[in-house]
Amino acid sequence: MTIEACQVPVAEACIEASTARPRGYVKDVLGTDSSIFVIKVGTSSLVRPEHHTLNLSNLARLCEAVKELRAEGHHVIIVTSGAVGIGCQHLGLAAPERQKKRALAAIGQVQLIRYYENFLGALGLTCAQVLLTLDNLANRSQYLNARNTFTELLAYGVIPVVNENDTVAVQELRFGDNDTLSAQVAALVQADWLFLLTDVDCLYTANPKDDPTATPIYEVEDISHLHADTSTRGTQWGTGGMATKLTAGRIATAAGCTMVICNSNTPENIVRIARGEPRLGTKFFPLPHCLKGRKRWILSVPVRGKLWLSAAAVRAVRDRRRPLVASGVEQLEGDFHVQECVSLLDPSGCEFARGLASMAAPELGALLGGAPETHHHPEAHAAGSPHDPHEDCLPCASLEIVIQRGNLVPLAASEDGAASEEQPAAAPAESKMTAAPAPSVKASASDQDLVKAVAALKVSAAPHSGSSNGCRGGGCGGQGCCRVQSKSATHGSAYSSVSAKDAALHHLGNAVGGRMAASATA
Ligand SMILES: N[C@@H](CCC(=O)OP(=O)(O)O)C(=O)O
Repeated sequence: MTIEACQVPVAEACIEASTARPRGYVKDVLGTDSSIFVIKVGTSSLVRPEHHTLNLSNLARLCEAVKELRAEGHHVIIVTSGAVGIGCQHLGLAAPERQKKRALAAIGQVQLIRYYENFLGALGLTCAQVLLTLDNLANRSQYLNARNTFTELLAYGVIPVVNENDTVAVQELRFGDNDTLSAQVAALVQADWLFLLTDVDCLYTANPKDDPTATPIYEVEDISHLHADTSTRGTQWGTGGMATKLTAGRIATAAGCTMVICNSNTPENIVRIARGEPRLGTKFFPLPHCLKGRKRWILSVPVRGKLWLSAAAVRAVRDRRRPLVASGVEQLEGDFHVQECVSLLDPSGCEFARGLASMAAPELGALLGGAPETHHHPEAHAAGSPHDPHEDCLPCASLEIVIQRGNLVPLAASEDGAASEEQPAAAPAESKMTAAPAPSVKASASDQDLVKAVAALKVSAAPHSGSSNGCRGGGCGGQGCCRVQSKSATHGSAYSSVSAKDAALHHLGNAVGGRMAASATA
């Protein structure tokens, strides 16, 4: 893994290079090559913790930034938290009661949207309220309805203001955090940019409030190699943290979107970052492939289980885009049914793909518990597929297909960095301020959150010249680049004042039931 924290000079007044991607359904309907921005603002950025009052200046400057983007012809969707916090503020409560968050959200949402309406309205912009629950996007026809509605709103020049529909969402069908929701929305509309505004400047190697050696990370080419745990809880107001931001990053970058974490106190930086100015936040580059419609939708399906694969199976699935057969599964977790989404993890626990299961958990568990037997991965013998027979010789219980190729969605580039079969880069769009070009990176995936990510990092200041795996945004030209490399054994601390929550990856794992383990080699 290489994550760059580049000490690069500020880019000359440049508009970032246009992306070489198909513009997607929404832009096709809109008939535009302008960029689509999704901007997420968290509770900690909207509600002042000391007084529990609204942070009017942040909100006002956010709306001004939106105005600037609209003036340049770009489309903007805001994903906002704050309903619960503002509900408490409205009732004069010091803190939300856990059982009453739904009611508080109902009270606060009215106030929240009123503020947006006032601030955006004062700038001549119209906003629309969109409240979503997880099942709205998990259901394909509702997903397409939602996409059509967003498209129509953007065609009107309106600013959709999105929040989770906290009032009706039941626990199993919640996004649980707006970081994930914003990434889902970005994937839905095929946004070029997803900005997560929060109360820190960027991603750090450690919590800058606790650790004076904490170093900012400005560019992340391979989010999939970040390792983190979920041990730190979120605040009483919001539910997100850096952990959920990394989850969002995996979804957004897999969907071809550039994601940025930056400070909500300076929303005017959104425009500067999109123009290519470096070191104003952490930029996560999109994966080189571009998912087609149905596979893009699979990113919105709640994850109901996890499958740990053997190294050989990871290579077959990730690098050669083979279907997953039972022989490659070493362990499973969760009580998923047929056609439910499962997360695929490599032997180190990194999530590198998701897919819709062709068999239910009990059925797969029974197969994995079968007699050990050694035989070849069937895909290794596919006509014309070069393979190392040793690599493909898997101890397995079954060759039955667990996930069809068409139901597999990569969250990482293949080891050789090549774009997948999903959809190659197309002709560049001639647009201003479009997303950064897809990087050529090596990546696998992870389903971890931030604390382990920090633990997995080692910082070494070293001169470094820009390369395909090096600095982006102009390159450091050997002027000194703080390179962050993988380190597996040590432990670090959370690096965000927005604490990570233990239930950060709601849709990735929290809905998963009791652990069911079986070894193909046992
Ligand atoms: N939907 C909830 C916020 C959930 C949430 O993710 O909050 P945050 O961690 O502040 O982004 C609300 O409006 O209060």
